[in-house]
Amino acid sequence: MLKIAVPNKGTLSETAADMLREAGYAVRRDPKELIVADPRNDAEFFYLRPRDIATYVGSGALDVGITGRDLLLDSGSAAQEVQELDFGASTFRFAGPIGRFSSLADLQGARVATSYTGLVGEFLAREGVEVELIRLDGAVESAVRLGVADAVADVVETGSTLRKQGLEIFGPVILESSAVLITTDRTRPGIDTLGRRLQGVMVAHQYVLMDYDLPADLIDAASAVTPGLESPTVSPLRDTGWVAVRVMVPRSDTNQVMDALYEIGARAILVSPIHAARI
Ligand SMILES: Nc1ncnc2c1ncn2[C@@H]1O[C@H](COP(=O)(O)OP(=O)(O)OP(=O)(O)O)[C@@H](O)[C@H]1O
Ligand SMILES: O=P(O)(O)OC[C@H]1O[C@H](OP(=O)(O)OP(=O)(O)O)[C@H](O)[C@@H]1O
Ligand SMILES: [Mg+2]
Repeated sequence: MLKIAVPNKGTLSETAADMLREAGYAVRRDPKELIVADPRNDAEFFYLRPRDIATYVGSGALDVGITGRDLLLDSGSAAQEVQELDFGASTFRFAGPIGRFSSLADLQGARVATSYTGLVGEFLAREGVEVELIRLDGAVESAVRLGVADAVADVVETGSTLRKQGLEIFGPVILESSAVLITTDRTRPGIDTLGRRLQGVMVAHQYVLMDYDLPADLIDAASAVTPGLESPTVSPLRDTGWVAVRVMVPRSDTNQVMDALYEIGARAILVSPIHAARI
């Protein structure tokens, strides 16, 4: 039985549950449910605070979990990344009042507010900069205005929270984060399957299936535009001067690829979604 930790709240929770549902696992219907049994998949899901997930997985109490890379590193847990998941992307940065700091060295001796003291403390120790870390639970951008800190270190997605508080980022990127699958033992039965299923969900989101008809002598030009993951499937048509091509195309390129194929001479270009994939 694989015991899996899933974020119960916060930015990562909804997408994590959606991915698991699409990957064929049981998910909770009631947000108050904390444990969901999934006997069909020989799995059990534990809904936990994202910040605590690395601790549970690192201790060996749970086999595998979904959390943020920044939360994993902040926790100091023994758990490690199995694979990156394509959501929850953010950057971890320093920020201060506009014009006040320009480089990391300017932070020497300053008070820095953050919810991620483990992550930030380790980064600064590596860089040889000494600061006073002020640990806050959230809304750390307010700490400067309220005089509790001189600078902050926090998750930045769009940057709009910082800007509204009159802050600007400075210094190096502390971390590029995203949601990740973590474990202490990748050999545990079921982890490979979970990883492959989640990978399949990501592929189904990132790609579409494209079918088109093409004069047979244009296949090299068309293959250069749609190389596919391995190689396009080319099938004969009744009219021997033409072939049918089926290929996976990155979803974000769909219209540019259709335009380019049409220019080359492809016709009947059809696009379909991928519901599930095992690559
Ligand atoms: N805009 C964002 N704000 C906060 N966290 C984000 C954002 N985008 C991605 N994340 C990631 O989500 C994780 C933080 O989730 P967590 O649930 O702890 O905080 P939260 O979403 O801010 O919720 P809370 O209301 O409890 O503060 C981190 O891995 C972080 O990098
Ligand atoms: O760059 P942005 O797009 O503005 O997003 C980043 C902000 O969003 C999160 O705050 P959240 O709303 O989760 O509040 P919190 O600080 O209390 O966690 C995060 O802590 C940053 O403050
Ligand atoms: Mg938050």
